[in-house]
Amino acid sequence: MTYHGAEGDYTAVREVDLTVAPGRFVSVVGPTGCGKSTVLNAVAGLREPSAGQVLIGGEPLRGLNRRAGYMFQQDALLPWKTVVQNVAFGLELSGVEAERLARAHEWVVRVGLAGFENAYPHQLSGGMRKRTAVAQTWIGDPDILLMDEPFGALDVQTRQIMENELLTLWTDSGKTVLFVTHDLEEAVSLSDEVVLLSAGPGSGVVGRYPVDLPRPRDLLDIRTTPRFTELYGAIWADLRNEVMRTYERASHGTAGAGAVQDAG
Ligand SMILES: Nc1ncnc2c1ncn2[C@@H]1O[C@H](COP(=O)(O)OP(=O)(O)OP(=O)(O)O)[C@@H](O)[C@H]1O
Repeated sequence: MTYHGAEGDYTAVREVDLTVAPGRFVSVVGPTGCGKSTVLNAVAGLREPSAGQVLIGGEPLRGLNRRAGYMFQQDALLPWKTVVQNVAFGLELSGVEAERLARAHEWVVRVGLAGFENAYPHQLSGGMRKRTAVAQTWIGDPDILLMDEPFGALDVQTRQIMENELLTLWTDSGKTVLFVTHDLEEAVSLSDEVVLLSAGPGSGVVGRYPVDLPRPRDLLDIRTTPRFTELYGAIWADLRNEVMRTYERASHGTAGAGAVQDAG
């Protein structure tokens, strides 16, 4: 994926050969700026790859990925709409208004916001806004969930609660999740597999790590288990190398042709 800018072209990711089986929860980690969001945007159809292609269910993706729901770090709640109206907005704008609101109401209850249906986003805590955003994404029943640091802005406790609730929703849903995070702990605790991208530019997949922690998982406890520590340590050893390479390139200003060659 190459970006064209005033100061020249920049190839963010080059060798991303990644297949995700339906129903899997896969996290993508890597050093800052390596291209995690770029990959997610390509799968969402928000950006077309400069080379190669995205296949969804074996079919080449053209335009927006209609089978996917997208959740960003910054939620996209409309400030002038109430909780229930924001959730209903997650449904295609077709359909009878009363039916859309009834379904939205069910989702508001399901994400633990009963009683706040008529509140506006500015009246909600960060966690409550996130619950609204989760309902807004899930109400459309997408097969694929693309999540880009969805809980990054939350405090640690709220984040763990939201992660637990995400897993509860996802369990038995059959939905495929592609989850981008800076946080390796979050990646290991949630996922079936962690995918590591190399330092950019021209980054690619340098490691795939199956996570064999039993499910259902209680995320409030899982981080203290020996197997978690073992998996985390193994992935961190490789991630650390990529983080160091990113720092070295930044400090020596060598993020150029040599770096692309390395990634090849
Ligand atoms: N629209 C754009 N135009 C030019 N360069 C871009 C554009 N979007 C991203 N980039 C560059 O591409 C690289 C990858 O960006 P991307 O946001 O995908 O990385 P990331 O791994 O998600 O970053 P972070 O971990 O910091 O969130 C970065 O060097 C970024 O500066």
